[in-house]
Amino acid sequence: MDKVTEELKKGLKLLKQEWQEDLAQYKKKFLNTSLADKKKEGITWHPIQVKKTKIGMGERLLVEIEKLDQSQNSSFHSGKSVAFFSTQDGYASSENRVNGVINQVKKDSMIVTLQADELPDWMDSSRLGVDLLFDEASYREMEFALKKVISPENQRLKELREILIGDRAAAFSDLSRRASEHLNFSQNQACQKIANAKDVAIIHGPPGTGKTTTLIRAISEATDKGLSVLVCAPSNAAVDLLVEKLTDSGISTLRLGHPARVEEKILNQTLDAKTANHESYRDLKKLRKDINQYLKLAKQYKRNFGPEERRQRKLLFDEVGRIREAAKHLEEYISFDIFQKTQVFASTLVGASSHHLRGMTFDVVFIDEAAQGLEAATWIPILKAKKVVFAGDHLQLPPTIKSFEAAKEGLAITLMEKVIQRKPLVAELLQMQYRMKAEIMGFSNEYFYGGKLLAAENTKQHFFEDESILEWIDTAGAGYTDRQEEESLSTFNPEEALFACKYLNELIKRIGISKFKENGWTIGLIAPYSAQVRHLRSLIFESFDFPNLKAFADLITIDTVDGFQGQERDLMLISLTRSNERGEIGFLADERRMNVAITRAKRKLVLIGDSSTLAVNPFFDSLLGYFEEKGGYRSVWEFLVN
Ligand SMILES: Nc1ncnc2c1ncn2[C@@H]1O[C@H](COP(=O)(O)OP(=O)(O)OP(=O)(O)O)[C@@H](O)[C@H]1O
Repeated sequence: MDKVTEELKKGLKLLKQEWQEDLAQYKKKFLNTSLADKKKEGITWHPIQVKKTKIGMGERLLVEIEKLDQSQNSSFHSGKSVAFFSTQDGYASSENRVNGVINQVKKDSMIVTLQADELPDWMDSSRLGVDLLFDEASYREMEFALKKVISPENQRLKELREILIGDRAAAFSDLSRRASEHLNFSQNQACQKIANAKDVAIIHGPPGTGKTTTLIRAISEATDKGLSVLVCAPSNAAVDLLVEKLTDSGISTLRLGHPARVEEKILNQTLDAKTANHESYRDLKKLRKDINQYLKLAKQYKRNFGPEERRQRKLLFDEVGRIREAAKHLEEYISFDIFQKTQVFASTLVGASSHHLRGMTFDVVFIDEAAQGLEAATWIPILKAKKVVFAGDHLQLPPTIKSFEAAKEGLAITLMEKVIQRKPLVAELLQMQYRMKAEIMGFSNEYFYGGKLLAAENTKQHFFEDESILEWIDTAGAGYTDRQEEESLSTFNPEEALFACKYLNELIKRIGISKFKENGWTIGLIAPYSAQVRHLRSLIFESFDFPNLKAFADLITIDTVDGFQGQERDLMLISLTRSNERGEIGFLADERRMNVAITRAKRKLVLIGDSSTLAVNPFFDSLLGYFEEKGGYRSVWEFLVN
């Protein structure tokens, strides 16, 4: 077996391991679990009641349901698949289940697109509930794609797999392109590389370097040349962001995917919406109406059944069949027409397996946030590619993996990371950074990016008057101790959380509450652990101890590092949480996660953490050294004494 096939087969094995682990974790939560426990886990809402139903885009049935027990937890998110059930006597069988996809979740209600034409009768029952489902289909598509790459049937795929992960060199032409005045030097270099690449190119975009701006420009240059383009990203949110920017740039984009998974703002770019706006849609609607009318007539013959009625009924059914055929052709024509007018197709990585794209190939497939997609998922759009362009940063968060073993064996290494390491010349690093004041960027620049980044001119204005840019407030010796939340096993540190809130409260007062409001300056509070996030949220939003902060609720975001990827805030505080005598720092040791955390701030970055626990780790030791060198080191004792 050749080396590439061997590597791909190992990838397939790891994917199956991950699939099993994911399913096992799901089953552990679900099967043999009482309704009460499922409610506690937040994977079932019960009881619920149907508040409203309506017909949405693409004539799909939407139901809005309400949670009656409002104290319940919730792990429901938009885009997830769910199943409704009833616990009422006589309805509790498995036949009485209907699936759907969540459009929107609010605190006590959600809107679901139902996979049914009408609301089943049993959904009127009083003891209705809704379960979260396991997403098996994505794994199947990933498995299918990997198998295709292992035994490629088409010549181009055979070549691409050897170029991307094998020994074959990537080819480039040497035509020169006119530089865009809207792009900086390295952004133009990246677009030049993409234009010249015959097989693959990579935009390596560190935080705040205009990766999206460059990508949109490269896509627009490709469509100007008349090339067919598919744009993908691992998550629905990332695809939606791109579609929004492409549409703003005047590029006609078709967003493929279930409308329930698409943001409200870009629903107009979906096939359903474009079909509904098509000039022939009225005819299609008329045909559908006729079908319903004939069906209704045919059903009237149910009771009295003589030969004449039978003949009449058959005629009606024949007519329905004929109209259905006509409607199908018209629908196909509408889709064909929409596809003809589309310059760019957009979907998630897994969504690229959509039947709408069956048999299609694309001159260029662009994959954004490629450093966050599992390798198997990334191959799905590449099956349709003549050339592939990755954009992302493999030095920020990798994809989330459930199986510890599979991650250790290499499942977390993305295809983009493999290519950038094996074929460094296909990548172009964006070097000009527009977000952070130079001091904030400094550590990450040296540690992760070989000192190649530059802070753009605009960042010179990124500061708060009379405030230092960097602060590490060392909690060593203060007796703060991290502990584990019993239910979630996540870590929190209540004393540190309390200190962080007090400190932030004072800081905002010092800079000037009115200035924050006037300038719309934003504030972020990061904690690496969800338990610490919950703790901080409850201190700020639910207690009355910090009225200044509470009054700022719409300017303050409190979240984990993962929740902040891709975002920025003017002022950023990080509660590092870990403080123990064992020097245990858990997943804080993941440097790429920390890279994301320390590169979100524009004007000021404050770290709150225990040096005696953290600096045992070489990364934190260097980071602390950097803060000291910049005059940003302070001890918590300075604040406790006052
Ligand atoms: N050539 C440029 N000249 C001036 N400003 C630019 C340039 N390129 C990007 N920017 C600005 O930098 C900011 C970040 O740009 P963009 O959203 O494209 O970055 P990104 O790299 O995708 O961000 P992220 O860190 O989220 O990945 C935006 O405010 C954008 O206007």
